[in-house]
Amino acid sequence: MGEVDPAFIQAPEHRPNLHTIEAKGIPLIDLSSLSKTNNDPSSIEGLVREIGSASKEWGFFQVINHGASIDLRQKIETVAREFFAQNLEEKNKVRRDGVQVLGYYDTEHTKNVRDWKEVFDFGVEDPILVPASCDLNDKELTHWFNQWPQYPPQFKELCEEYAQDVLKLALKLMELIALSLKLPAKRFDEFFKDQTSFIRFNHYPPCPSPHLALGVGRHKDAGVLTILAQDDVGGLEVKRKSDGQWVRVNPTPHAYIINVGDIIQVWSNEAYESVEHRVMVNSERERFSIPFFLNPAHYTMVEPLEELTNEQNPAKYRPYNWGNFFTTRKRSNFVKLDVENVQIYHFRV
Ligand SMILES: O=C(O)CCC(=O)C(=O)O
Ligand SMILES: [Fe+2]
Repeated sequence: MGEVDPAFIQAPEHRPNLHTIEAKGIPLIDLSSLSKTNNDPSSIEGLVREIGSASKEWGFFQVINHGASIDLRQKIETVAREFFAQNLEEKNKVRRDGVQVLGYYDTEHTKNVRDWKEVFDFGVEDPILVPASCDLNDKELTHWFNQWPQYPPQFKELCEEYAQDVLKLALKLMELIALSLKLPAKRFDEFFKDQTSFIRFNHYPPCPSPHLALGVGRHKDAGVLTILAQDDVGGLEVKRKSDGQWVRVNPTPHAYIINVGDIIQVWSNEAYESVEHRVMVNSERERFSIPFFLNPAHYTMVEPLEELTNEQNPAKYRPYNWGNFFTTRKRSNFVKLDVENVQIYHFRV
């Protein structure tokens, strides 16, 4: 990527402010009590309260002493760098297209503006099972297979090991979120049996015009929960719920950044909200990040949980099919849309 092509340029109101304030307020939650207590519910009460208020007030928090392997994370960051450092011809050998949806890609758009980044996606399950078309009446299913590069060696094995390690953390966090909503700890487990979760390696090269373009334009994550590893460069910004200001999430060594996705917003009937975020780039340093997107099975009908609704608090959303929502979103990466992409508020009562 050289000079900034017009496709990357954000509308003036969405351009980044290069002097954004740092978000001191984003809660930093220490999960070490989880490993000490053998999950005795009474001893994790404080933690559950912290997770609940962070999800409610911010929709974003960071976790430390999370139990996921630091060593594995360093290894995965190294192979991601090595993969992206190859020439385009090599990377294109695992390029994704309308049929092979997973793999390498460098022309992603968010809200129809091109993102200043390149990505590599792989499924936690291989293959991922999804509807074959965006037509709700079409019951045919299709498989999305992972595409693995030859180089660097061990890439596939490390990716698979990392996926299982972070999946454990994701499910643990879902237990804490369930408890914070006064639900049984395992309430959400059933949704992940045939999960459509995937992991993305993001590479944001230095950008000659960081005041005009974004690494990822403002968006909300459509799935359940995102577990993000960012390097030490920084650039992630979150729209603070209390005042709508963009604030920076500064890197904390070895921490994971967690954010509530649209599906938790719906399941919790808006007790928790999915928050808008975006990524700034800079002219000097490249940046790498690795989000794990926890997603349910394609056949999941997403709707407010029965236990969390009643006559005083009726369901705020009509049920929608996750597989259909997900494939419609993925398809829009290939077809530049003139209309707005599918959003959860389309199902708002
Ligand atoms: O790179 C980041 O810090 C966040 C990326 C992100 O929001 C996404 O890929 O959905
Ligand atoms: Fe995101």
